[in-house]
Amino acid sequence: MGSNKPRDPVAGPDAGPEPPYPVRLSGPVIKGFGRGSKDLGIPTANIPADDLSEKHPELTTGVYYGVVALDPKTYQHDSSEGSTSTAVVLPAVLSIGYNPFYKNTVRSVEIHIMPPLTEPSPTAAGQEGQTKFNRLPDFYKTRLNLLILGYIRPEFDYVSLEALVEDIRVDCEVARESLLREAYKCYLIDNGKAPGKVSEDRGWLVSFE
Ligand SMILES: Cc1cc2nc3c(=O)[nH]c(=O)nc-3n(C[C@H](O)[C@H](O)[C@H](O)COP(=O)(O)O)c2cc1C
Ligand SMILES: Nc1ncnc2c1ncn2[C@@H]1O[C@H](COP(=O)(O)OP(=O)(O)O)[C@@H](O)[C@H]1O
Ligand SMILES: [Mg+2]
Repeated sequence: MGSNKPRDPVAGPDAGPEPPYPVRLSGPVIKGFGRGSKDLGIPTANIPADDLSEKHPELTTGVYYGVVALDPKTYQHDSSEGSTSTAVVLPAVLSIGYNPFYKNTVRSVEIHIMPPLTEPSPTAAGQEGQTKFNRLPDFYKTRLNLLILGYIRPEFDYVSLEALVEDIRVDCEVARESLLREAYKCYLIDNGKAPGKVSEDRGWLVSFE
């Protein structure tokens, strides 16, 4: 069951991602079980998990935070102009595992994309019962690149759907606060001053051939 302990406001070292992070994942957005939006009110973009154990044995089941980019050839963000524009990088929180609350038999990778950190958080505390999670126009089949920057917690089973939703709400806040730190913000906002390795990872993130 989900633990009752108070949650830490951030996850991972302040100095920036430590090995094995950042971990690069990529794939087309596929259909899941259709529960994210319908049951939870939390859409999650699912990408294939078939070769995960082979390619990324370091990724244990659990909840992580990171940054994502969607292929601008097939996904047009509000602020992008024309199909040749660079991909927009957005904060994300994700789960890798069997969703113990639903007892899935196959592992899934499910990514919830959050609004830019410059916008107010829709999942901030004090709005329980009326939290509205971020929702974009559907982008099934679009290629998604993801840099996992840190680990938040293991997956749990829950006594109720409400308890699961509340923990995911807190995950969004933990991811947000974690990414607001300088050593992580540079993956989201290109200020031209990021260390070489960060620019390299960011370059990979926004490249779609
Ligand atoms: C940040 C985050 C944390 C999650 N944590 C859990 C968890 O601890 N236990 C669980 O059973 N499912 C967890 N989930 C998965 C949800 O149950 C899942 O997104 C939902 O079943 C939707 O699945 P679908 O994409 O197949 O429709 C989490 C999802 C996200 C985005
Ligand atoms: N903020 C968001 N994060 C992730 N996916 C989103 C978001 N907003 C809309 N979507 C869309 O919703 C879909 C996921 O909804 P979901 O109910 O989890 O369905 P499925 O079970 O097919 O994954 C994504 O594939 C994407 O097209
Ligand atoms: Mg989903």
